[in-house]
Amino acid sequence: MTMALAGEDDPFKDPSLAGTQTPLSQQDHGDRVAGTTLAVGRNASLTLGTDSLIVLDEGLLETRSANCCGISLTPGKNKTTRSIPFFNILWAEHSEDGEIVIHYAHAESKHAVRPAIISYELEQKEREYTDAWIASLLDRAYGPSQRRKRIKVLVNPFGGKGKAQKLYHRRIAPIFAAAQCELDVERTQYNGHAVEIAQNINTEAYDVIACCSGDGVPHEVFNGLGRKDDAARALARIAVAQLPCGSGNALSLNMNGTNSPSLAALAVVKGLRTPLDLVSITQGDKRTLSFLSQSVGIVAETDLATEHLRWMGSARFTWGFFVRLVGKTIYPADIAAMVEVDNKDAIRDVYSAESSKPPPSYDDRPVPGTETRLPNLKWGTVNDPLPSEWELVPHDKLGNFYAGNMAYMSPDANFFPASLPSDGCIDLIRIRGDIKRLTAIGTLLAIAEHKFFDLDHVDYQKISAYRIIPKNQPDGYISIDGERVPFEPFQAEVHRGLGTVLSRSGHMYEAKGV
Ligand SMILES: Nc1ncnc2c1ncn2[C@@H]1O[C@H](COP(=O)(O)OP(=O)(O)OP(=O)(O)O)[C@@H](O)[C@H]1O
Repeated sequence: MTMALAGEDDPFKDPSLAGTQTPLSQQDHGDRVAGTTLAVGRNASLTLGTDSLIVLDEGLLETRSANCCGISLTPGKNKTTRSIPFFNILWAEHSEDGEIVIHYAHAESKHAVRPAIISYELEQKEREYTDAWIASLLDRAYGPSQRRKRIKVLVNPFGGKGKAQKLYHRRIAPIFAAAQCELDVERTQYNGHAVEIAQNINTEAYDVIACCSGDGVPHEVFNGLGRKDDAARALARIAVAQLPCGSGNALSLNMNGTNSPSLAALAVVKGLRTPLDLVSITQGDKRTLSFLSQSVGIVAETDLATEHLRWMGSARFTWGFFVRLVGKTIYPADIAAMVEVDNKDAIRDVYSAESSKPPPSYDDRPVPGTETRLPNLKWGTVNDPLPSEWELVPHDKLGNFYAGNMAYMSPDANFFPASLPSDGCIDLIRIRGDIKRLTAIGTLLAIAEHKFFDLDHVDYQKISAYRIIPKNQPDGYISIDGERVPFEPFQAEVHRGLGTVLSRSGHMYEAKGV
């Protein structure tokens, strides 16, 4: 019943197809004719719509089956059609015994998907068109995203209060398998294990390292890749992804736009390679890489010194922040920075210029050679004299020093709405510690209401390097990507697009911008 469905009154007619019914196979696959619609069986068809696969099946009405050909329909609903967004299509194949089998991620709820299958027996005359039609479906389903990614999966068995293993097997692995990804799964055995795994990985053998963990394991993976003899190549070739299974899941929130393991798995399957700025931190004689944030003062202390409040769940951070804000705690330091964009209007312009670009269709960075280690430090280390271009400015009443490379720091905290994955900058927030209590409380509320960026007392700049020297405090907290480091001066330098992640857009974070 080829094309018999596109009648005037047909609810299933896709207006976007009007007048554009050029057989896809003629456009894309030589001279074999297969339209956007594939007839499957006597009373069913599959059509490539604007952004979804449209399934029309008269049989659905008759049977009202809860699981007819893999399609779940609510009994009693008079529907013979349904659409499956191309984004949810995981795979499609033409089996040897003449069936078309389509694997997709079925939305169980707003927060979870699970793999499901539609399969139909093909009529003899449709068989020859099917391969071209499947190729068109997969083109739409994947766009420029790589298919059948080769994924090294790292599972932190202690991540997310010990749930990561179960989440991987129940929610993540089935999606990867249905999408025909090549998987190599390993459990991390001890703290620092992911550094070693990444350091020893064969750069050419994997496309992705996906961490079923919080943000600690991705931090280790970036650092392990950074230690390789071909560090720059490995960081450019292997994308680091997170399947959110920890207590802090910022990487997934920013790149996948979700805290849900199964939705994140789908986002990774469909993710576009995206260059990510990485930040070299030098402290003492150590050089490490940071992908997420550095904080000195209130945020570091709230994050690291409130372990005893874990029972509070996510309220712990808000409470810890509130107590210090109201207490007008100050964290004095001297700071020198290479400022790239120094005011909020100009920052908005930078952000809009990037967000208005079309999504890139490929990763256009040159791939570094096999002997390319980490880039040299343009500004030296924290142990070198302060670069002559920099000026050390005393911040005697500093309350919050927070440098962010991504937007979301936690699900309800889009602290750095203007941040961009590869603008060569880290966004820096500074707030005085002696602001009025009422203003302080307003600041906290403003984060949730997306008004934080605009507050006058929130100093927000884009910088490419800095040095911070805490002073007048015997001890305190410094956090790099959520991990505590010694309370000593450190220096940071951004390397534009040194790392790689997978994102939905290819160039932006999944957070509301400015
Ligand atoms: N088998 C293991 N035993 C002990 N520590 C481990 C193991 N595997 C990984 N780790 C460590 O666990 C730390 C936390 O990892 P994760 O990335 O899951 O972040 P998190 O969100 O901070 O964790 P959590 O959910 O446990 O609070 C990392 O520093 C990592 O080195």
